[in-house]
Amino acid sequence: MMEALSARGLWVSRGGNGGAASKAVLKNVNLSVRRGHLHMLLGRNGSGKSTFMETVAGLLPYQNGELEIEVSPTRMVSQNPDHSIILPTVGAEVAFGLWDQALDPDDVRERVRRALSQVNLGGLSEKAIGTLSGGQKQRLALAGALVESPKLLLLDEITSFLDAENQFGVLRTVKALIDGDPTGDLSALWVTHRSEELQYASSASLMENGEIVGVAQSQAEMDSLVRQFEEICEGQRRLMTP
Ligand SMILES: Nc1ncnc2c1ncn2[C@@H]1O[C@H](COP(=O)(O)OP(=O)(O)OP(=O)(O)O)[C@@H](O)[C@H]1O
Repeated sequence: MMEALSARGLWVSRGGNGGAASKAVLKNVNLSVRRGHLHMLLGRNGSGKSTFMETVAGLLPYQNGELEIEVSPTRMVSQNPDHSIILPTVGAEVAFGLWDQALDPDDVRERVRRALSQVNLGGLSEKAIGTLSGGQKQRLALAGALVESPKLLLLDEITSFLDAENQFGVLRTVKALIDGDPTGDLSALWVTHRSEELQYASSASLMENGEIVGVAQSQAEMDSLVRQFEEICEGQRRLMTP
């Protein structure tokens, strides 16, 4: 199987506990992430990107269609690292992901060291989390996922709260992780509303109003997907302007 993740004809409703007030938020979504790809899911706020991510992560049920995740483990990193970080120091936070694996302490230390160096936080194991910058915290959250040797990373707008320098720093780190993975099997689904990030994507999908309205299978097709997105945003701005 070439795919890490494949959704076909996926329908997801939210709200109203499935009753009369629930509404279809994802409508017939087809989306595949190939192994070894950094696949970006681009869309405006409210288009349904997070709903798709939560469904893939198994946090939301789907009502129709098929969802196959062909690799494991899968690890998710969310927008705000402050929501997931719980321990006082960098090293302890990363090691937390391994607590249930009955590893010996040297092994844990080595894995934590490796995960931190993969995100350019090497040597900061003893640092207090309160002293980290926003960009460092998001890298730490990424290390917390990487320490578990995931095959699929689910990254939900992880650059939202970062300035441009850190935004591209984190993005380049993820790209380098995928390109440098010795098995060639590490993949990521990267959710974003920032079209400038697509220059780093291997492939991308455009979501609008809960539907996939465009796909780019390579960088060569990325410009026209970005233009399509900009036209959607422009159309929306015209609608909102009296
Ligand atoms: N808990 C919920 N209950 C009911 N409806 C919801 C819930 N969460 C989201 N929705 C609705 O689902 C739709 C898609 O939201 P979703 O958060 O998936 O979009 P998004 O593209 O990720 O947007 P954002 O970038 O703002 O997070 C929106 O219309 C939203 O109002």
